[in-house]
Amino acid sequence: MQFTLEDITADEVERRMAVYGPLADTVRDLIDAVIRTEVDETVVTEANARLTAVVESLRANQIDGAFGVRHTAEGIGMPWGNAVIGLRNAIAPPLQVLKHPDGLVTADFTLGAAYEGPPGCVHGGVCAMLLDHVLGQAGSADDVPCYTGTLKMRYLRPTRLGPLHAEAIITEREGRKKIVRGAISDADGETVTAEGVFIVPKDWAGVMPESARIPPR
Ligand SMILES: CCCCCCCCCCCCCC(=O)SCCNC(=O)CCNC(=O)[C@H](O)C(C)(C)COP(=O)(O)OP(=O)(O)OC[C@H]1O[C@@H](n2cnc3c(N)ncnc32)[C@H](O)[C@@H]1OP(=O)(O)O
Repeated sequence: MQFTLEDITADEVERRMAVYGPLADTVRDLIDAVIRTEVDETVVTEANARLTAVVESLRANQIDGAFGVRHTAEGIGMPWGNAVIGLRNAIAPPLQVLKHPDGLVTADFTLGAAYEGPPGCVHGGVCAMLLDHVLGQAGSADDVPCYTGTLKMRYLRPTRLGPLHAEAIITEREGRKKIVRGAISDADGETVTAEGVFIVPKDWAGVMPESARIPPR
């Protein structure tokens, strides 16, 4: 498990974000449209044929395997395949995680039909995935990366699909372990809380080079 240096300028990062971000946004919109469409089935069949051609055009030149977590020499993170924040990943909402000076990390986001579990509500596994990430980024907010060791969730009440907020902060440290707590909230307050033990890998300096120690935006 290694972070990858991609030696490009900040301007080139911005340029690529402007190309791939809108593509993923359109695919995200497509996912929602596929779930909710009520058009005639012939239109559905035609749409599938057109989309199959689009997929084929994109597959004409591909990397092997997953995107990886790339960073520039200046420390700009490009975790663009990430399931929660990935710019190029249409499955990711994507969360824009903000890091505050006191170590708190926060994200405001909206979950639609693609994240449903119980009727009209967010799937419990999606809540766990988002909190795993937000707690993980809070755990790494001191620029010392850590992996989820144990994650405990408490589902207080159903989380309705719609606008939501998540936040997390390190509350305790013990050797390589960091205890991180956080929650997802809607307009009426917390719906899910989480507590995790996040562990700094023994060889973390080898896993993550100095130049990569700026968390992705
Ligand atoms: C380009 C820039 C990008 C930047 C991105 C940054 C943001 C990214 C954020 C994304 C975030 C997304 C998050 C993700 O998706 S992270 C992905 C999901 N997590 C994993 O895949 C982790 C897999 N597990 C491991 O790699 C190892 O087991 C780890 C590293 C966790 C520990 O293996 P290690 O060999 O190091 O452990 P040790 O035996 O020396 O024990 C050390 C201490 O830890 C205690 N312990 C051990 N295991 C557990 C456990 N499971 N629960 C609680 N405690 C545990 C143990 O008792 C001991 O404590 P003590 O006895 O000393 O008190």
